[in-house]
Amino acid sequence: MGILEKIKEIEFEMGRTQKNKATEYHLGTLKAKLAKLRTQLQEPPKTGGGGEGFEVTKYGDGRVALIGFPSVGKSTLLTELTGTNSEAAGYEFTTLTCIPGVIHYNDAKIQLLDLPGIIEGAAEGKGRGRQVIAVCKSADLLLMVLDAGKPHYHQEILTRELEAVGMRLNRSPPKITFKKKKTGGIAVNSMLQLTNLDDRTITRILQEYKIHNCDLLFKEDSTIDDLIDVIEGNRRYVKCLYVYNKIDVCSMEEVEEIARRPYSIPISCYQKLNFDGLLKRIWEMMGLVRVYTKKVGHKPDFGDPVVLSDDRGGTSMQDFCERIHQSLLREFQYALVWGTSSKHMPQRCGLSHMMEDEDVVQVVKKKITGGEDGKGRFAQQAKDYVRTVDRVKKAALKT
Ligand SMILES: Nc1nc2c(ncn2[C@@H]2O[C@H](COP(=O)(O)OP(=O)(O)OP(=O)(O)O)[C@@H](O)[C@H]2O)c(=O)[nH]1
Ligand SMILES: [K+]
Ligand SMILES: [Mg+2]
Repeated sequence: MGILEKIKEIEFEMGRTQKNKATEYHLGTLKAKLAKLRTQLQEPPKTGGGGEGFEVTKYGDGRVALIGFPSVGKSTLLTELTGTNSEAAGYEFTTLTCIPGVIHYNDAKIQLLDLPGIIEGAAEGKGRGRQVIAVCKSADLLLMVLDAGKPHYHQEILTRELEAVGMRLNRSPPKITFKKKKTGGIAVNSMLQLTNLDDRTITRILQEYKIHNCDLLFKEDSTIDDLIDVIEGNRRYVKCLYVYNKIDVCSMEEVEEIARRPYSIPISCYQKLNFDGLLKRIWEMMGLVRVYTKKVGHKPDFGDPVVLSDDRGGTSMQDFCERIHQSLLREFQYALVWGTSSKHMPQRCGLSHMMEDEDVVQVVKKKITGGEDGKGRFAQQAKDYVRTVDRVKKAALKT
């Protein structure tokens, strides 16, 4: 039996299993089996060849991907927001590959990716599902484009497809600590009463994964699905904004109703409605942190910020220094910070200081003299020199 048939069989079995305390452990086993099969399905085919991925180099301060059913207006939106032309037309599957563009907003550059339409069954490899999903997993934010004139359940279908390939939209990882061990058996602890999981179910799920030694600590009232997500360990927690396009075909009441839904925004590419609102929401959800640098005795450089984010290496002072140059980290003594992250104007901060959007930073470097500790500038230069000579020698030996 193929993987797909096995999945169908388990889904059927789950469908006819009544949900109650007595069947919980059985449901746990079925869900674990299903999760394992779905993970198997995601593995690249062993035989060579197999559909090629969309290779697009990362660019700018963050990556946003457009995902949606065919002909909802993804390409039209890319063209509107980035000025890069992506062909749009009234027939489905106009776009066949990944088309990158760049949004310039708040002095930051955000890469926007147009993608082929996705269909139900994409998770099982239908259409170009596999490639589209791979790109989505590489994004810092998803824009799920929906046709405002079509039924609301389209959002649910698409969300289910993404869930099936291990993506979790607008959720944070379950608060469960899970450590596999070599010996010692299974130790289960919880910081509160679990109302969705009993010992028998937990044991059955661990058995299904052939885990006989581990520490498990529940820090919240977790579910079967939470436990499986933590064991699988390959889930991607991604932010998603639901963009309802074509509101030019909707009534005012419908538009208001969409605007009230969580993480949802109504727009119209035809009438260029609410692009400002969309860009603002994209910005908020990406959580980008612009840091402006300032040299002693000069005004801050407000033209070209260093843009940090949690998705790209973090937002601490150390992350900021590393982004400028590794050597800055070596020379760093302290930094003066002006902005919402500082208590005083300026505040003297160390490497662990967390930066906030629009902070201004002036790094004060150590005064480096010869130094017997071998950390001085000259000692460093000497080391760098030796390293270069070594590299040249090695290269010469190879040729
Ligand atoms: N009424 C209306 N139609 C729109 C709007 N935006 C796009 N369209 C139309 O919707 C159709 C599909 O647009 P595309 O941009 O090709 O859609 P897509 O999602 O990229 O489609 P595929 O690449 O085939 O998946 C085209 O006929 C567009 O002109 C809008 O705001 N309102
Ligand atoms: K189209
Ligand atoms: Mg398109």
